[in-house]
Amino acid sequence: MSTRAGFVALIGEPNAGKSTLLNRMVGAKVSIVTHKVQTTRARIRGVALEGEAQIVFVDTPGIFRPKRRLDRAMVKSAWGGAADADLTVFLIEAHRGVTEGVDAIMEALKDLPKGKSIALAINKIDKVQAAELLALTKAMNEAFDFVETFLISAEKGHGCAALKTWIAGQLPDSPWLYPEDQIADLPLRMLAAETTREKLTLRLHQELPYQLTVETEAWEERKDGSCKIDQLIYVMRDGHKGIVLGKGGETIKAVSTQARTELEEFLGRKVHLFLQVKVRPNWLEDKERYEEMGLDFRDGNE
Ligand SMILES: Nc1nc2c(ncn2[C@@H]2O[C@H](COP(=O)(O)OP(=O)(O)OP(=O)(O)O)[C@@H](O)[C@H]2O)c(=O)[nH]1
Repeated sequence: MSTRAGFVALIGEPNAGKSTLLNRMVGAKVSIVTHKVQTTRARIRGVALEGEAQIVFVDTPGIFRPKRRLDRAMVKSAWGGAADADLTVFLIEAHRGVTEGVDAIMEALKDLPKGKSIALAINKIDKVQAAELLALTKAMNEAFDFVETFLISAEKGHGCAALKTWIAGQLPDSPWLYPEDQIADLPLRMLAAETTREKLTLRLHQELPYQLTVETEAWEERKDGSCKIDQLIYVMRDGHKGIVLGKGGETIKAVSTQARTELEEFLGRKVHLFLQVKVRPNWLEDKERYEEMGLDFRDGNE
């Protein structure tokens, strides 16, 4: 049997139940909600497996504030996640119905490239009567051309399995995007890499080689409750290596301390962080690396 894989953007107003649904579908320990470090367009929030399909859920951060008119330009850039995704699932709350925020999101959805599949998931159905649900389904589908509508309760589990199976069936034939042994902590690995990159940026300012990438190579949970994180900082030239290391290694030491402190705060436990700088001249041509960072490969060639 051939494998499938793809990116799914889960969108909705704050409190719609995105994290709850994600935890149910991913069934793993992590569904990170932090918008503190925003260096990528789409943050990976979790990876779910369904049969032969690998579903990679991405976030479109910080765009849906209730009771606020959506600023077009901001929406455009922030929508990267949904525009690049193979599929978008729009989550709304059954008992709140068509709110101002829901309306605004539907307007923004209309700006997505044509041919994008967008499904509707009406969540928290445990809070309403059937008649109300029918009316809402009808109103939403009149307002927008959803490919499918699901009635779910992320908290109680109703309809979630059907939604997951359907999503898996929509994804293109493709090899899996991430190795199976990394799936559970992928969002954490990426967050850790972004944290280090952020500290490098703060420390180096304009000196920072813009073709620089940080990857978390290994993540080890230790028996004493701490975790050991190994990261590689890739630069394109030998000269860049010197900049990142700093005189006597002082830059990398400072960056490492700052990143470790922040990660310890976030994770609530002790972290051992090991950074290594490597030269990889061709990484700009490496499409996969781009995608791991949540970037579109074409961005690098502009
Ligand atoms: N009754 C009911 N409550 C739900 C359901 N799904 C989620 N909730 C509750 O709704 C609240 C918000 O859920 P979250 O999953 O945190 O929502 P979110 O969309 O991730 O919110 P943000 O992180 O703010 O974007 C929580 O208190 C959940 O327990 C549901 O199906 N039924």
